[in-house]
Amino acid sequence: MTQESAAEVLRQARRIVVKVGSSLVTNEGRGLDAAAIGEWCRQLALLERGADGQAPRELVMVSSGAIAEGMKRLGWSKRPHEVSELQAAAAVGQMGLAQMYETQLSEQGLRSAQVLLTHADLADRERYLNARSTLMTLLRHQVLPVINENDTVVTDEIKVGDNDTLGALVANLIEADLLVILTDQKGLYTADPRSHPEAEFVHQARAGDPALERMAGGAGSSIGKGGMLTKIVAARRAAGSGASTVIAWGREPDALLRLAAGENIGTLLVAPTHKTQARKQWIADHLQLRGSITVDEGAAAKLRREGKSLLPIGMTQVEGDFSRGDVIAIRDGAGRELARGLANYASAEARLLCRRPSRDIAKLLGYSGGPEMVHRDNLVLTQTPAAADQ
Ligand SMILES: Nc1ncnc2c1ncn2[C@@H]1O[C@H](COP(=O)(O)OP(=O)(O)O)[C@@H](O)[C@H]1O
Ligand SMILES: N[C@@H](CCC(=O)OP(=O)(O)O)C(=O)O
Repeated sequence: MTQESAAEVLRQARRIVVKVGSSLVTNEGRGLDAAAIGEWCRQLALLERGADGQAPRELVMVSSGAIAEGMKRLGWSKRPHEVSELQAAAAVGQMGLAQMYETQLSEQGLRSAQVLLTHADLADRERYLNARSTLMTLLRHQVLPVINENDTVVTDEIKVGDNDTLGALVANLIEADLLVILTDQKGLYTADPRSHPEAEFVHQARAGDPALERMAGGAGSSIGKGGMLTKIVAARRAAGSGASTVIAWGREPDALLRLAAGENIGTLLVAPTHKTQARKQWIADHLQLRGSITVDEGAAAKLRREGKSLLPIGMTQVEGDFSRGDVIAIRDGAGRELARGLANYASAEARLLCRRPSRDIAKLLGYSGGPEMVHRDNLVLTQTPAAADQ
């Protein structure tokens, strides 16, 4: 990829997840770094308003530091091994973390919200959709979510474990364009620069390239959790939903503003597939379909030939039991699958909507989740043109 298109990846990112590590947030464990956090918040506010001369961005912060800050507040100099002690430290530190972000963001005129997630929230389909809709709603109301793992209620077996991974899962959840991982190094080197001063800097690579994992080592300090490896794996995971990742030094002046302006100040790991393409691939590969919708000839032709959304007016029958957000099949009158897509309405609602114009949706259901049963961005044709002509 050329320098120019790298700049495009950064500049065109509209929805951005910014992850900051414990060592940065807590000044290597010395306590919450108000100046550093204030600096990121100032930049986030400019980006959120589009005050940098570009379109406004939607921003989500994933911040580590609860355990490190809790330890500091409790006067513990050594990280405990006992899970309950770690959980207690996280509970103490999270108070300080939330308070700090709330203060700093409101000073910049930004509203913020604390969101604590667990692995189960992201693994269970229903909770996943709930978390997604909460975050999307916060973004719609221009509230900046500040996310951490809910360390006080999770044990090792059911943990996401590190916030690089959590950042990637959040990027997947909200279909972000870019994951920015701010850390205590300029980015990825060919080996850990703490032990290999001769290591060379990697400016850019393809997210998911296995060679990167061989370069990355564990955490360089006792404060950080994952080290570089979890960041590289996180970039691969984020690329699954089409998000590119950039790893950069959190104390670089104007780091977020410069990145958003297209300046690659760190290591850019570019997602090989675009996010719409990634979502369509995921839909096409889905093994478990919860139900299907049969459509009339007119709707089938619109989907097949014009790439349009499926509207309720063209639906003749609804089979199965599905929820909003499930992958369903779309069939023609002969029962042949012609497409797959994400249902915008649950099966019971879809039955009420069959053959009705979209303007009646609010009247029929008491609310409207949009005029389409399946939006074209969430729809992928699975029937070959030859099969369609048979
Ligand atoms: N190839 C590498 N390039 C850069 N840093 C590396 C590499 N391998 C290991 N590291 C280490 O990873 C550390 C960053 O990870 P970590 O301490 O977990 O930070 P954070 O708290 O920001 O997540 C660096 O300080 C560095 O010592
Ligand atoms: N949830 C933990 C963060 C764990 C973690 O991944 O830390 P880091 O490697 O510094 O991003 C906390 O707030 O202490």
